[in-house]
Amino acid sequence: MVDLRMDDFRSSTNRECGTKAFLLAGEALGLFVAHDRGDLATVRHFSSSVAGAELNVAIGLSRLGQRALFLSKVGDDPVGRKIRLKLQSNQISDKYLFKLDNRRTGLMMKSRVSEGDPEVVYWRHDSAASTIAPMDIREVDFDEIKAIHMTGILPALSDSCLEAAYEMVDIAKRNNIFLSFDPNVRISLWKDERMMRSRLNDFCSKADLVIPGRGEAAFLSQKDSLAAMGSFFIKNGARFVIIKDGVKGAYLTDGKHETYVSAFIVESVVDTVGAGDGFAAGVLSALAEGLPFARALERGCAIGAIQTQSESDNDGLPNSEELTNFIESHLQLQLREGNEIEQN
Ligand SMILES: Nc1ncnc2c1ncn2[C@@H]1O[C@H](COP(=O)(O)OP(=O)(O)OP(=O)(O)O)[C@@H](O)[C@H]1O
Ligand SMILES: O=C(O)C(=O)C[C@H](O)[C@H](O)CO
Repeated sequence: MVDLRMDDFRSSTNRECGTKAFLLAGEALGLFVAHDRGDLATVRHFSSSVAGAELNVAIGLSRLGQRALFLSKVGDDPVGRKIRLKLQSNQISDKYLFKLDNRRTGLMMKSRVSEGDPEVVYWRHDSAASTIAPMDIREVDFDEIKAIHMTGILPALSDSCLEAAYEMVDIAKRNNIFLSFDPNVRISLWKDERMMRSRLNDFCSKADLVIPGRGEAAFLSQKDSLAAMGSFFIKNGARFVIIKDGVKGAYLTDGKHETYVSAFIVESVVDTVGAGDGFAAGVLSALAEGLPFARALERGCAIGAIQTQSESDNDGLPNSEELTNFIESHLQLQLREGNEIEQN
């Protein structure tokens, strides 16, 4: 396995970078998860929590000991308060969580399914977070930022959010801040599919690290093998590409080397949503600790697998001890299975 390292992503052993933070900007939503399977229209009971790709990654990073800053806007309503409490209970500063009097916080509902991805429905048009604009990004003290993780959801929310996303990219480039990008394709949030593909590919081309899911990579590149998808993003300008391959694992390339890390085996999958965000938190925290890419992918796969066992989009995200326990117990499970196969 190729032992790639990201030399310029300064490790947390470097005193200055150790105290710096990851920045995540995007929309946090109230989440209602169905208790019962079936059509959302007929479900009577839901549990309420909060969701949002960038929030999920921020929580994942913070639980693993990284400093994370989350920038967003919420309404003056219970869901906005719930999001603020969520940040506080996860040791994430709320200094960039701006409260608006004239907008509501967005909401989403998620169905419960026996297999495959659940149905997700949003109430977020004209939400508080849809008014995020470049001037909000300029509120951030970028001297305290070591890396920015962006997703393709923020640029989809509104014209001002699109501009805010480009503002973050420009600031990252000007200040030599590491930028990772998960395209998080959400067709329902865009006006037009062709425009969505071209915008998302533009963001991918500007990132140091692109982290699409396999289906997303195929859609954006119009290629069908992992190698061809990877080289598409590298040729477009990304430096590293990690393609999340669901139940199988994840693939990495820098255009010269490639490697594949297998997924962990889990007995039951409750809900796949959020696995990709958990994966990103795992990879990014490992890189920030100065670990090689192979270890970073392993950590990403472990957290992705853990996340599939939780109905919430972020409640299952592990702290370091839970992560270590999972990796140890599940590696043993794989070894035991391997041994049994050898003995047969
Ligand atoms: N059923 C599963 N069993 C074990 N590990 C899984 C499973 N599903 C996902 N994972 C792990 O989580 C990682 C991310 O999952 P996936 O490939 O579904 O990402 P994604 O498409 O970005 O997901 P989403 O956008 O729904 O959060 C995978 O690379 C894998 O390591
Ligand atoms: O789908 C979205 O817009 C969200 O941000 C909600 C979920 O938490 C997210 O998709 C998980 O990746």
